[in-house]
Amino acid sequence: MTKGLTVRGLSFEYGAKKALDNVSLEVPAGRFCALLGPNGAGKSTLVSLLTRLLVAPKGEIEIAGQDLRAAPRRALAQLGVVFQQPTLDLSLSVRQNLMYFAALHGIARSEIPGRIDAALDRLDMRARADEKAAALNGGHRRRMELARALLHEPSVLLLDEPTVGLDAAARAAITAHVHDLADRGLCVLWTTHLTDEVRDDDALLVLHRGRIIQSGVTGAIRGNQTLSDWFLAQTGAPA
Ligand SMILES: Nc1ncnc2c1ncn2[C@@H]1O[C@H](COP(=O)(O)OP(=O)(O)OP(=O)(O)O)[C@@H](O)[C@H]1O
Repeated sequence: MTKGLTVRGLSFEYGAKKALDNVSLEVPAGRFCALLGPNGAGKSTLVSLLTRLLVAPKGEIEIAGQDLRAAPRRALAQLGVVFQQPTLDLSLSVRQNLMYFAALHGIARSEIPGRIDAALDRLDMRARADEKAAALNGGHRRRMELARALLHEPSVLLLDEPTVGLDAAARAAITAHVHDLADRGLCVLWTTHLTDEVRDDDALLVLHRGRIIQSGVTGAIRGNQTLSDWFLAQTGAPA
């Protein structure tokens, strides 16, 4: 059974507005896939469908081999998500935020401390475990959300423009962390409109006006152009 993410023939409309049109994609385990699209391309709609905040009338989604429509609990149990907007309780400590989430996922009480320490270690955040989330800077808050998304040991990690609002150093750190997670076997889908977050050996999908218009390995498909120039030529949008 695949540990990756598969989408087939996904379409979605808001009333008369077509937001996604027959989108198909495949991201295997151990791959970092950047979904690059300008504003309004349909990235957030796709994220909402993958997380079941919206349900598509047409198309299939499989998360680690589990069909999201037929077996939503099993499918969502394999998905870790970092949403675009922060979703932390700032009055709780880092550890308390993670404990609450672990309990929501039904992780056994005896396992929770070990899982939290392991997740924080992966993100170099263990030393901050007892600080209030409010005391962390934006980059560390994002790292904490990433640690939280990994607590239930998902096979697939979905991040929706996760660097919005971060400074350059924090953006680079979080981008590097997530690449490292993919190198260790996670399937990663990272949505962005920023070309400098994408590496040449990443898988790349370009979403434009609800359709996947390009896919391949970034370095190969951009050719001799910078990714930014290539993307602009594809979509007419500055990166
Ligand atoms: N609730 C809604 N009702 C009607 N149209 C919507 C709604 N949400 C999104 N749309 C439209 O659907 C299209 C895709 O929007 P979506 O938010 O998925 O794009 P996006 O790539 O996430 O953009 P951004 O980078 O600006 O967040 C856009 O044309 C948008 O205007």
